Amino acid sequence: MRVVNASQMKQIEKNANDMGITYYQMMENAGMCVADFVRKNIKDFETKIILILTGTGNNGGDGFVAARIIKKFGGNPLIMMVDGPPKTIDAIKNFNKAKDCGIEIITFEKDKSIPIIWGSDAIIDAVYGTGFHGELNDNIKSLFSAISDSDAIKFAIDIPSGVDYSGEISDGAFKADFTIALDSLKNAHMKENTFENCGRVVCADIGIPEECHKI
Ligand SMILES: NC(=O)C1=CN([C@@H]2O[C@H](COP(=O)(O)OP(=O)(O)OC[C@H]3O[C@@H](n4cnc5c(N)ncnc54)[C@H](O)[C@@H]3O)[C@@H](O)[C@H]2O)[C@@H](O)CC1
Ligand SMILES: [K+]
Repeated sequence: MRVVNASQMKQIEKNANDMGITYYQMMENAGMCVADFVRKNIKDFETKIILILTGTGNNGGDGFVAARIIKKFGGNPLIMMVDGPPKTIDAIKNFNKAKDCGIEIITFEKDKSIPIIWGSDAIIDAVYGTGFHGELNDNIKSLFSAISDSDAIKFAIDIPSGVDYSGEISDGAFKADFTIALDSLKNAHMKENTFENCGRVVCADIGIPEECHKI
């Protein structure tokens, strides 16, 4: 199994982009892999409410794609933006596509949003990925704390939010049952102390050709 650090992953993605597999296409592939994994790991998928938590970066972009494809598969996605609207070009494009296909998109509001957590059968964490560093803010910590107490099955895209690339865990980090690592495992997935946050880690092929990994 391939394990990479932050700068190696950036280089791999750049190599793919230079070969014509655009960052936008990689995001589409990532969202597809997540939607497919979620569909296969939820019993009676079509009857379940799947809450997708999105952040402002490309991890959130993966979440917007996953929501759209979950809907295409016949599922019931609901998007909650927990850190404001998307800021990167590709995430904005996918936010618009999710909106255009009729998915409800709401904004996290402390206290008001907690009943939505209790009503969700599955939760996908697309708040922060490899771009996270530092500490989680108190609102997000309280959200993740409520999620930890819920019975929903929990998925994290790439890295659980609040765990940084190297495996440093900030207070209140997301605790997933499954983490869908994109393309390669990162150092964080290999650390014993992140097990409680990552749960079972699977690695998704997001269409990056083998030769792009020669760095
Ligand atoms: N670059 C690429 O080619 C691809 C990236 N992908 C996804 O993109 C992710 C990385 O995306 P980004 O680099 O946009 O980063 P993220 O989406 O992980 O997060 C970046 C955002 O989080 C904010 N942030 C970081 N630490 C914070 C803190 N402590 N408190 C509050 N806000 C904080 C940053 O200011 C920034 O707005 C990957 O994990 C993966 O999920 C995939 O779409 C596949 C392709
Ligand atoms: K995440």
